[in-house]
Amino acid sequence: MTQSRDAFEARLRQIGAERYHDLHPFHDMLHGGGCSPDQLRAWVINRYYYQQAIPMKDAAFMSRVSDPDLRRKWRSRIEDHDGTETNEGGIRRWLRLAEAVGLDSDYVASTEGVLPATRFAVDAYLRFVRDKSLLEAVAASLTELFAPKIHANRIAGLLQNYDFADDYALSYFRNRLREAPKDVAFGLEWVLVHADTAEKQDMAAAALIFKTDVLWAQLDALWGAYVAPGRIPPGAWQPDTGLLLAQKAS
Ligand SMILES: O=C(O)c1cc(C(=O)O)c2c(n1)C(=O)C(=O)c1cc(C(=O)O)[nH]c1-2
Repeated sequence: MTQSRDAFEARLRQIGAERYHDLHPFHDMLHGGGCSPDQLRAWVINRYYYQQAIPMKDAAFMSRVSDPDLRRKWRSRIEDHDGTETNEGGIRRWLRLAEAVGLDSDYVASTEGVLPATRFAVDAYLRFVRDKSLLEAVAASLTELFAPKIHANRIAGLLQNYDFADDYALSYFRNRLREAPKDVAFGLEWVLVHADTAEKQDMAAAALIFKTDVLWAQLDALWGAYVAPGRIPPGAWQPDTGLLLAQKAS
């Protein structure tokens, strides 16, 4: 049976409450000050792979949209990450964070050393958006409903617990707090309107679950390689590599 708008929205929010990656133990460790400098670096390197894929994902989405109004609404997402004449954009801000934790930003941008499972998970998100229905693609982006809370916790936790953290290094997250609400308000409304049968509601919910898995799998990979048991896969980043020159000398 088709759920009412409110019941369907509550179902989507429940998926976040049960499965969003804010529940992953890596985030407790990161925000609580428990990460070593190398664990911070591993997170920044791997998470960059997600960041750089987001605008490609959004471009893949837009390439399939025939409605100019929907494309106009969507395209600011690409600008938020890639930047404009007046806004340096999220990818550059992420590289600022990389330098603040002692990494060479060219190394991070090369995406060498990204964990295989991170690559597989992120690439799967790109393929999902390329191949599935527009409804599933928009629904998958709705994990961002749950992101402002984790970004606010991250800003507070990093500022409190790590010497490297300051407003400059963390500007990525502050900007997302400003940018994400307009995206999710639009995306949520679009999904609530377009998921107008029980079957489409099920497809949208499954897409959101898929996306929570994409995020969770990345943190599991990070944990296995750099926390416990600490088994770094062949070819993945090794501590003491990819560092800023100043960092190497000190
Ligand atoms: O730090 C986070 O936990 C987090 C999560 C997510 C997310 O839920 O997918 C995004 C972001 N950050 C983010 O910064 C971002 O730009 C973003 C775009 C998207 C998307 O699927 O279109 N998710 C996310």
